[in-house]
Amino acid sequence: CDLGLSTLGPFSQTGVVDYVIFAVLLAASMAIGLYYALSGGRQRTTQEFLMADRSMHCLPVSLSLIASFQSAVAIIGVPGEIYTHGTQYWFIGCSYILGLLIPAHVFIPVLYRLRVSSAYQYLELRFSKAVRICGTLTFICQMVIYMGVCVYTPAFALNAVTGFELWGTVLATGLVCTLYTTMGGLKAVIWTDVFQTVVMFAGQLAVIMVGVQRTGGVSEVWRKVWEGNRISGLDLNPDPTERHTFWTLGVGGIFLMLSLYGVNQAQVQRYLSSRTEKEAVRSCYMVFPSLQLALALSCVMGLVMFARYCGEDPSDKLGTSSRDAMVIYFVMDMLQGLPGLPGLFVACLFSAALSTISSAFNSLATVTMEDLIKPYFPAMSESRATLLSKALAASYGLLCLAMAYLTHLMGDSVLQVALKIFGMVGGPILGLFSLGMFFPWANSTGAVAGLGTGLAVAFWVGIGSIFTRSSGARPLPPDCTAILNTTTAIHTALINHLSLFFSRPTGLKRFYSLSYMWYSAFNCFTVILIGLIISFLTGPMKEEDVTPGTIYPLLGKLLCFLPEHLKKKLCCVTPLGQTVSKMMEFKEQHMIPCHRFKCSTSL
Ligand SMILES: O=C(O)CCCC[C@@H]1SC[C@@H]2NC(=O)N[C@@H]21
Ligand code: NA
Repeated sequence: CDLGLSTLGPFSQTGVVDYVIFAVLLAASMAIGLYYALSGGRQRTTQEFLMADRSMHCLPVSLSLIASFQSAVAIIGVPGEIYTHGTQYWFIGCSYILGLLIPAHVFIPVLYRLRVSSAYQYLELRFSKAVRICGTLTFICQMVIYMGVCVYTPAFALNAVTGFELWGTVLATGLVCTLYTTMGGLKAVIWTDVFQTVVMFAGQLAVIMVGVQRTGGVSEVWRKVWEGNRISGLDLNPDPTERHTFWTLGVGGIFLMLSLYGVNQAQVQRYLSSRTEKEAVRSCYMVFPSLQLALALSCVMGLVMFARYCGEDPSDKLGTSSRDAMVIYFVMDMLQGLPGLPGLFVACLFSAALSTISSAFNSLATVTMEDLIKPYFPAMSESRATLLSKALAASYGLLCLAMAYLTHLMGDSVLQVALKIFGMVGGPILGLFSLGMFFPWANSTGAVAGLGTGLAVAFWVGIGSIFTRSSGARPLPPDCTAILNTTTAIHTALINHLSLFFSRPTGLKRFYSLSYMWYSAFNCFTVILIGLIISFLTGPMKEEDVTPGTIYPLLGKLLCFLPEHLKKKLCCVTPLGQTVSKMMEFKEQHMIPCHRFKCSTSL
């Protein structure tokens, strides 16, 4: 386990070719943005700028779906997680099955048939304008904070290890991204996502191959990893305060995935930009293999890194105790002296960041336009609306740079910060949509009360957990050589267990120690529970008052084995299929303007 690494000067080991590769990435992204600014409808309408003319094929959409929530945070944070705690995190892959099937067969059909541009228009159709505004503002908060983390992560990590200029990088990334997003709209964002996802996979693959080869081959890596007990078994511990177990990752992770791939505007916009509903469902299915590959690459990278350093803590050489910076240290150590590869990895890091930030910019501009501006300026001309959308994308870009600085102050591992944001903010939004889609009795008062309570509780737990510094994040013993002898191993395990048992938090502290992987599920259920209670207290909605097409007949689907007449009596909710005719007559009765329901034959 040698750590005789020379401290890496600012890219001193790598030649001009690495800068060239990094510059090529930025230039290629700009070129795609420029191409879509000058081709097609030349981004003159919001339908094109924000919805890509609803003409996209499932392949680019699926790669863009992954790129949106696979950023430098995963590429840097996951290897650091595996290095410190073992491969338990890999079980999050089990959550991708239901985490993608439910969006494909529940959220996409409902949202696609309503032909909305913003996911939050659903909330107005189902509840009221007030609920829509609350949903939109919550989403904006979530994405602005998350964007800050995504811009900051690669720049900070590179600066920590290679002395790479920190704020210059943040500025370059933010500006390039703002430019091509503002010029080329969703089409440019989707196609740059495709290009950047390929670069992301290539960079990680290169590091793994060179790393394995330099650490003595696959068998040597496996031996060291096995002896360093980094291969975690199936941990079925039901304790919800245990940070990572099969339950927190495999089940808690489902709710995290639903909040991202089911109701997050960035993803919903991609589903809605597909040419048909079938294409949208297909793109959701196609996400599964690529997401598993992305997860596998980042986990294997962590294992190779462990085999190389055997759990040693080089933070003294690094000058920072952050595991995230260590990943860059490892990469630069592996790739130094191989011209072009450090540049490829830097390009991979920024590709991951750019593809996420551009998706965030574009979705933020969309919801601001569709939910906060258009309803109050219905007479605004297309050209002005598109111009305003571009101005919004640019202003969000600058706001995200400010958020990057805020991340500087957070201190936690970036992966934990990102996952906590999704749990604390994404969870309540998932609860709001679930309340609307699965519970016909829910009304607007209940929805607003539920969301408010959910967010309050989420921040209470989230902030509380920072102060209690829950004991969950206990790193594994670093020993890499063969375990001295079994008695020592058992003795160590026993001490760990007993100390945990005696120090087990009780009452409120236990509440604060809830694993952050349960935040999404916990907050989602809080919103639904409070939402239903308030709805029943203030007079539940009747079936006929609910806008057709906004309810997913959950009961009907679950009881699908029952004979039709029994089902009708039981759940008295019209199956999704018959909703169209009801939508038409509802439109007639309530004289809802035609554009709302796209009442043309296309339905
Ligand atoms: O990479 C990021 O920016 C955020 C960290 C990963 C977010 C979640 S984890 C489960 C799902 N799989 C992904 O690739 N991203 C999301
Ligand atoms: Na990304």
